Amino acid sequence: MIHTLAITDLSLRRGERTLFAGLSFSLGAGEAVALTGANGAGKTSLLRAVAGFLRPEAGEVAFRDGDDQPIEVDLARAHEVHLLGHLDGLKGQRTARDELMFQSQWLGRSHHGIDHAVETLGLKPLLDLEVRKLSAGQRRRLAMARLIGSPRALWLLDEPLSPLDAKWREAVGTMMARHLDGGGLILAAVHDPLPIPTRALDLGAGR
Ligand SMILES: Nc1ncnc2c1ncn2[C@@H]1O[C@H](COP(=O)(O)OP(=O)(O)OP(=O)(O)O)[C@@H](O)[C@H]1O
Repeated sequence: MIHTLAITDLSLRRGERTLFAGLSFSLGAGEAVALTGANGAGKTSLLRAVAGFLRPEAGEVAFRDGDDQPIEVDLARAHEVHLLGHLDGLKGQRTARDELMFQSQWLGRSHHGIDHAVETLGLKPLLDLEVRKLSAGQRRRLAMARLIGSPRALWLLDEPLSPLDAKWREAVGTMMARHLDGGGLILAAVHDPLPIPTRALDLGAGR
């Protein structure tokens, strides 16, 4: 299981622009880092680079286990990392129930895991609705089902709370705290503080 995420001397470039260079930090089991910075500073890009969807211009993303041994990067990304983007990645024509079934097949999730996610995220009244008919907050809760239904150590979250109301912000805060208590790691791009203890990492001004 991933115990440490270590970023060393990372530089990311989009088009003609270097978003940041020489970025180093590490995140350990039970810790959350709140990634802040202006619009365009590179928060989403950093999450995508950690997940392996964006190739850095320089530097390294590495994962280590509890014995401080390296975990093969592709294996770690395939089995131990969840990236939850702000676009959610849900299919509009599916019902919420079909979306959960699809997630479960794709991620190898148990029925117990689905039931737990449905309960925790209050999805029961939404199950027969098509995803395109869900509100932004309801969609986000559905997208989050994979986090608890299919446990993975590292959660990469892009503005996870932004569409949620106060009740669900609190519930998701509790979900995050439980994940950290169980030795999980969270790297979250945010504009507002998270309702859990975090270390801050600021990417600065953007443009
Ligand atoms: N596919 C792309 N091709 C070229 N440039 C891109 C692409 N995606 C993003 N960018 C640029 O990279 C920069 C960083 O974008 P990114 O989405 O990482 O910022 P962010 O910090 O997450 O911003 P926000 O707070 O607005 O979500 C922006 O200037 C953006 O225009």
